[in-house]
Amino acid sequence: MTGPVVVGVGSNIDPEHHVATALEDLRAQGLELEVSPWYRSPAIGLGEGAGDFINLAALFPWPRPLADLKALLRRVEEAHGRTRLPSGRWISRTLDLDLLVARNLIDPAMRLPHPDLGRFAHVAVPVADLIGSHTHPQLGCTYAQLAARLDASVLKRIEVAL
Ligand SMILES: Nc1ncnc2c1ncn2[C@@H]1O[C@H](COP(=O)(O)OP(=O)(O)OP(=O)(O)O)[C@@H](O)[C@H]1O
Ligand SMILES: Nc1nc2c(c(=O)[nH]1)N=C(CO)CN2
Repeated sequence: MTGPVVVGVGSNIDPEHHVATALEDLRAQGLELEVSPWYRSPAIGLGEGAGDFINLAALFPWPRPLADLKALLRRVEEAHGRTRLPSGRWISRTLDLDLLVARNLIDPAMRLPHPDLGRFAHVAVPVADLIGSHTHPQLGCTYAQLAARLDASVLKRIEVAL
């Protein structure tokens, strides 16, 4: 599949470091990233004591199969020491890289467009910053309209000196 993709980036363990270096890692692969603003928000669903997340989204052209991109994202997560529990239980993470949108593709098995776009402002808002005027291929609304339905009051935009 050729075309633009959007990847969500999140971290709640040393998040400034992991998010900044994850973007460097992706750029080092030759990817020309357009990056949304960065947002800080309390961790959802990880219990008391979990650190705040930083979330953002990155848009870039991907000319190869999506399976190759998924594998690349997984490798970068692992290089950042991302751990997963065998139970699949949600835990704090050094780095989460999620493929959220791939052009107009609808593929439920690949979770495209990603269902979290309709659930969480920390996912939908940075995507809307990048492709807000594009139409969600399943829902028929724009990504900006989708983000506007969610409570974004918990998101604090943070200034980054790059
Ligand atoms: N705290 C949470 N509350 C609600 N849903 C959650 C929470 N944490 C994770 N999920 C859901 O579970 C999915 C997978 O969780 P997680 O990100 O921990 O796994 P993963 O190994 O990174 O999987 P993938 O990379 O395929 O998304 C998330 O995309 C989200 O839809
Ligand atoms: N604020 C915020 N909370 C979360 C996030 C995230 O990216 N941001 N990711 C999770 C697991 O995917 C669980 N909770």
